[in-house]
Amino acid sequence: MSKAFTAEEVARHNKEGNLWIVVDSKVYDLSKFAAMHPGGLSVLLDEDVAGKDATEAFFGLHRHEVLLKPQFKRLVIGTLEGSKQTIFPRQAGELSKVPYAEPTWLSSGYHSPYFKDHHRKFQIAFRKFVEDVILPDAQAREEDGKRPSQYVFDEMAKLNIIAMRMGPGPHLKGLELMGGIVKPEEVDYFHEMIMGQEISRIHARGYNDGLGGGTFIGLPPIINFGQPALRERVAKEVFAGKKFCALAITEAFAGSDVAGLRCTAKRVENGWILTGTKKWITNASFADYFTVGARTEQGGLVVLFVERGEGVETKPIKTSYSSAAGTAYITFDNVFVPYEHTLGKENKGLQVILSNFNHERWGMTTASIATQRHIVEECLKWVNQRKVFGKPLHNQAVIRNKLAAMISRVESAQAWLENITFQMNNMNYAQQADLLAGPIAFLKRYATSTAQETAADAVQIFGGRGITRTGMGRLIEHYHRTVPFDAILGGAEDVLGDLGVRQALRKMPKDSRL
Ligand code: HEM
Repeated sequence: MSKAFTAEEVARHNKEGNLWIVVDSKVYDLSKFAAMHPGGLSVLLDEDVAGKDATEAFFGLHRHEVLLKPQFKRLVIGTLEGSKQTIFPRQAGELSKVPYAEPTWLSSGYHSPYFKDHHRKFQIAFRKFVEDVILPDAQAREEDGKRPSQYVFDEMAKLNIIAMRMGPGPHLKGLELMGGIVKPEEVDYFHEMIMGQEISRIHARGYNDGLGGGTFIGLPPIINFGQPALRERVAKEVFAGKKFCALAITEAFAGSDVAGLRCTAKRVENGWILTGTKKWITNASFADYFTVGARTEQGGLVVLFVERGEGVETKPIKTSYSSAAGTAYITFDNVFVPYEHTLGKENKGLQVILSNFNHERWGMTTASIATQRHIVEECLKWVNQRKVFGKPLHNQAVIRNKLAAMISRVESAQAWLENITFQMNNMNYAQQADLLAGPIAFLKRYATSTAQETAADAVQIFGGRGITRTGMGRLIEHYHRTVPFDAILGGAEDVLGDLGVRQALRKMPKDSRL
């Protein structure tokens, strides 16, 4: 591998069956591989490629990751004498040096009032964990549609990451977090924001939801409204990565209209009989526990903790993202639920359901903004390396204009997110519910609508590659296909906008006049 070849020596290997090329100072022997090359043999036999330094041609057509695959690394037989490697991939855990690829608090030379040393240490350790442990499984499962592998949950549980993903709170007391990098009493919503933003770098939207999306929204009502014995048991099992939750509110009959639920809970001796259906329930395919909203005979709502068992059936739903998310249709057929599994009070279920929404929407928004930023990075890299009419793509003013809009959108969304997260850290639960429901609804609506604009712009910038599942534009294709999930789950954009404005109108001072 360390053998150095002169350019003349390389040039002699320029035919079918005897074919060398140079990419970024490394000499590749493609003699055998050429016939299997996905881009065909003829392109490799081109006189500007065969026996030549083909670095520019290579990076115009392939992602760097191609060279890092073991089967292609093996093709390297030495280096080109007098040349040096100039392209170094970002190592797992490292920050990107591409402008705007990181939020300002992670960008060299910039400052932030919000983040402390333990946030920074945590971010470094967490990104490395995501890229070493989660990313490889995410890419594989997003493709084959299987649920996230158990070993990933086991590794997360060892560092108490599953517990940390529920945010700050008494559930963290006494736990060693991320190998001791952060103390339970230090954990705040910025740590949770960091987790949401770092995990979204896996670019596997279905898998991301599979990796505890159901627990993130299904467990809080159990912890906050369940009886002590129930909540302790369930939290322990879930934090250990052994059991999984799903929040079962939405129905085919009622989406954002929670008051329209038709699933019924009938009081019987010692409990309830639950009957009805639920649709689009994340993680339901493999969940052990369901947090279910149902209508009582009095017409109110009740939330019940239901274990998978007799009368509970789940049927996968094929959505436009991966079935790694475990999205399913659920039928409850005369399921007996013990009375002590009631979460909160009878007929006060709406409060339990609504109590979850702000945190859920904020969590989704953190991830959505980070993925949007990653797309900006992809576009900046692409316009820089892609040549059209002999010049880099960024030579076109129309492309620079699209990038300006993309960068402005993601920067404004992140700044707003950090402000809201800071407010959450300084408000108790009741204050958050009172003062942040509107802003969080607006932020989510803004983040997901700008995400869709950025997805559309990115496809235009990448052209055909932006609608192709493999190769240079694979992240763009994935983003463009899955971006509507953020805009629908947790409340559709129009509903959220309406909610925010209504809240503002309720708070209008009676004496306000122009
Ligand atoms: C180390 C050398 C090379 C390796 C290991 C390699 C490998 C690959 C792989 C894995 C793909 C599939 C693309 C993907 O889905 O990512 C591909 C596609 C392709 N390759 Fe290469 N390649 C090499 C060099 C080259 C060179 C020097 C050219 C020169 C022009 C070339 C031209 C192409 C083309 C035209 C495609 C199809 C691209 C597309 O579908 O957009 N390859 N190559």
